[in-house]
Formats: sequence, structure tokens, C-alpha cells
Amino acid sequence: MRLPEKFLERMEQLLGEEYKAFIASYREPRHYGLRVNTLKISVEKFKRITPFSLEPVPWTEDGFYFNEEARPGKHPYYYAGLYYIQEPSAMAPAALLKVKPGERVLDLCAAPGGKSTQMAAAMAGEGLLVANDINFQRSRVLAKVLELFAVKNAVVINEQPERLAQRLPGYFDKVLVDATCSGEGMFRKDPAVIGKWGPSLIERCAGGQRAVLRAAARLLRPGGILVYSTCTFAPEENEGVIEKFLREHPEFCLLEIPKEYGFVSGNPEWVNGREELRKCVRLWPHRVKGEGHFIAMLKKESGEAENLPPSKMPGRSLPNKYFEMFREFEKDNLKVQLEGNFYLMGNHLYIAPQETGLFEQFKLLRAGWYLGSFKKNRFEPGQGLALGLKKEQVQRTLDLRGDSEEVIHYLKKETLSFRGQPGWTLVCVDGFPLGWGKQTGKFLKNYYPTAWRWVD
Ligand SMILES: C[S@@+](CC[C@H](N)C(=O)[O-])C[C@H]1O[C@@H](n2cnc3c(N)ncnc32)[C@H](O)[C@@H]1O
Repeated sequence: MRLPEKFLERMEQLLGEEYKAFIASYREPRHYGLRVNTLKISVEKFKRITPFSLEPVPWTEDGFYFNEEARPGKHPYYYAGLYYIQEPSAMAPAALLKVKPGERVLDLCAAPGGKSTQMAAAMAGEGLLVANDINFQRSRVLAKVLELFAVKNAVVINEQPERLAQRLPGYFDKVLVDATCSGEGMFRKDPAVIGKWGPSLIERCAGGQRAVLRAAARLLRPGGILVYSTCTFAPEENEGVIEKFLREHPEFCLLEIPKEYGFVSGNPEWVNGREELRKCVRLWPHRVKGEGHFIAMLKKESGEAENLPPSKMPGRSLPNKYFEMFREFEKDNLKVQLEGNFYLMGNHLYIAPQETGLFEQFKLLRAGWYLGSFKKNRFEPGQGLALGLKKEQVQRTLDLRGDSEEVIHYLKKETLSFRGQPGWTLVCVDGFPLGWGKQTGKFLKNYYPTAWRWVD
């Protein structure tokens, strides 16, 4: 890997004596991480059933290092949403934000969803998670990831932060801004980033980061907490952005992030900034087992509080005819009756968070738990329903072993020969749902989504 000369010069100037160790870290093997989805399985149980050899990531209880050869992205458990593959230092920002069940949480730059899934797991289905991204295609990936993770209390939107801030001032208890950056900490993970790097990119990114933070500041309630993170080393995008933010927003103060696990303090000298910037942290690749991050944690001490009408479920709730069709499907196929706010978007059915009505004014992609769609006069279950159910809640199931060939055939969307009772069948791996099949005669027709299927 050839790093840009200008980048090396800048880093040498910033790091002085530490530069040698920093550069040497690029010659070491990369660190790979996964985070257990505690919405589906406890960390303890995962440790018992995992085929991978794992070592804990110190800064988050659900995070683990794995060896490159393990390839957890090519295991059926990945398709069951039992874990998310995430660069280990990227697990730190959401861990520090410490979201709790019942809170209103906004992930403003959320795609593809690493930190959203981490926060959703911490919320354990209670409260509201708003996952937003400005890029439409990336927002769709975000929606898929949240579905795979069985997150039922999130709305996914594709909006400009400024518009959100105008409409929902003071609404959120916690906001995460994991901004687009020049990606200096991504050089090893994604060498394509190297070609795009340059001082003008750093400047452009810093401008974008400042704008997103301005909106985030308005969206947060007084007393609320904001975490800002990047995966770059450039001080202009880190201490520099926070210094300017604090100058423009005297209602905010920095909170001290403990300097543990090898995290070190931010550097005010690099931007002629205030001493307080030492409360931020830097994760350097030569000091922690990770590619590198910058994190600032801010508290809003005063400001405008939310003054919105109480959220209520909106007009797109379910007409009787559709409700009956769904109940009929449920009676024939499930062992439970699902309750909640049934919500129709086009012909797609959800159980949506109570607050969904507030988000209809934005580009809303997903609202809570996706159950399926109405086709002519019947209900067809969706992938979201499969992944959000438990095996015991479904009348007909086919449980395949994680090490079997059949499970791979299913994930490749092949028809399986299997003789079961006719009807919708939940296909599982070692008890964890993967998707739907439909039994007809000797065969199980495969309803695994084409776009999700296993490709060799
Ligand atoms: C570093 S990535 C986020 C990674 C994500 N937090 C995760 O953990 O998977 C930054 C994201 O910010 C989005 N973005 C860039 N500018 C934005 C803006 N003004 N408002 C909202 N999202 C933005 C990009 O499309 C990109 O998906």
C-alpha cells in the first residue's frame, strides 16, 4: 500500500516522535471485529455456539476481534443477523453515547447502519431510534441492515439534517453524528479512499461536518448528549470542527471521555484551540487494536426545548379489510397474535413506533417492523417478519444445521426437497430464523429475497 507523500508529511509533523510507531502499525496485520446482536442472542450464548475464535474488544461488551481466515461474513449466522461485522474502533462512539431503553435517539449520518444497530441493541426495543442518511441508496442499505438485525423501534429516513432541525427542534435525548470524513483511518480497509485523499477533501469534509453539527445541535433537547466521531486523523475535521462548534454554540460543553484502553486525549495545539479539547479522544492505530477514530462527547446545557404536539398514529393506519387479511394469515401460520400500531405504507404493512406520524413529513423509508405486503387479496409475509419472529412463534418450521449444505442451498435461493405440512414455513439455522419457504408437494419453494442471497 502506497500512502500519499503529503499525508505522510502531515502525520510526521503532527506526531513527532510517535510517527515511527504510527507508520509501523501499517505493516502489522489489520484487526477485524464483529458485534453480537443482543436483540437476537446473548453474548454468553453466542460465545457458546460461535465457530470463530474470538477475543473481546475492550471498549464494548458485545464486540470481539476475529481472525481474518474465519470469514464470518460467509457463515449462515451472519444471514440470521446474529452479528454485525464492524471495524473495532468504530464500535467506540456508540458505546460512549450509552443510549438506554426508552430514549429518543437520532443517528444523523447512519448508513450503512453499524452504529444504528449497536444503539438499537442497547435500546432493547424500547424508545425511538431515528436512523437518517442523506444518500438515498445508502439509506436503503441502512433499512436492510436494521431489518436483518430485527430492529422494531426504528424509523429510517432520507433527509437533510437542516430540514429535520427546522421541524423537530429539541426533540432528541441523544444524537450521534458519525460524519463523512476524509477517511484517513480507512486507508487499509478500503485502499480506494487513498486515491481520493487530499487537502481540498479535508476542507470540504470539515465544511460538511460543521453544517451537520449545527443541525444536530438544534435537534437535541437541553440536557441531551451529542457524540461526534470521524475515522480520520486530520485535526481540521476533528479538534478544529469541535473548536468552531463550541465558539458558535456556547450552550454546549465537552464531556470528559475517560482515557482508557489506549485512548488518548485530543490535541488543542493542532488547531490553536481551547484546553477543553483534551476531553475528546483519539484512537490511534499504534495505540489500540483498531484503525483509528476521533470522538467528542458534548452536552447541551440550555436551549429550546421540544414544543411539538404529542405524537399520535397518523392517517395511514390499517383499513379493516387489510387487517382481516393479516389476521387470517396469522391464524394459519403463526402461534401468536401480534399487537401494536399496524401501519400501511403503499401496500406494505408494518408495526410502527407510535411517533411515526411525525416522520411522514420527511422521506420515510421504513417504519418499525416490516411484516409483509398485500398482493391482490392476500397477505404475503416479508423478510422483516421472518427475522423478527422466534422459531417457537411459527406453526411450520424447518430448522437446518449451521454446518449443513442445505442451509447454503436455502441461502442461495434454491428449491429444497422437503416434505412438511403445506403452507408458509419459517426456515431457520440452529433455531434462528433466516427467511420464508412455502411447502407445496415434495418441495419447499424458496422465498429468500433475491437481493440478499448468498453469492460464492
Ligand atoms: C461515516 S458514514 C456513516 C457510517 C455509519 N454511522 C455506520 O456506523 O455504519 C457517513 C454517512 O454520512 C452520510 N452523510 C453525508 N453527509 C450527510 C448529511 N449532510 N446528512 C446526513 N447524512 C450525511 C453519508 O451518506 C454516509 O452514509
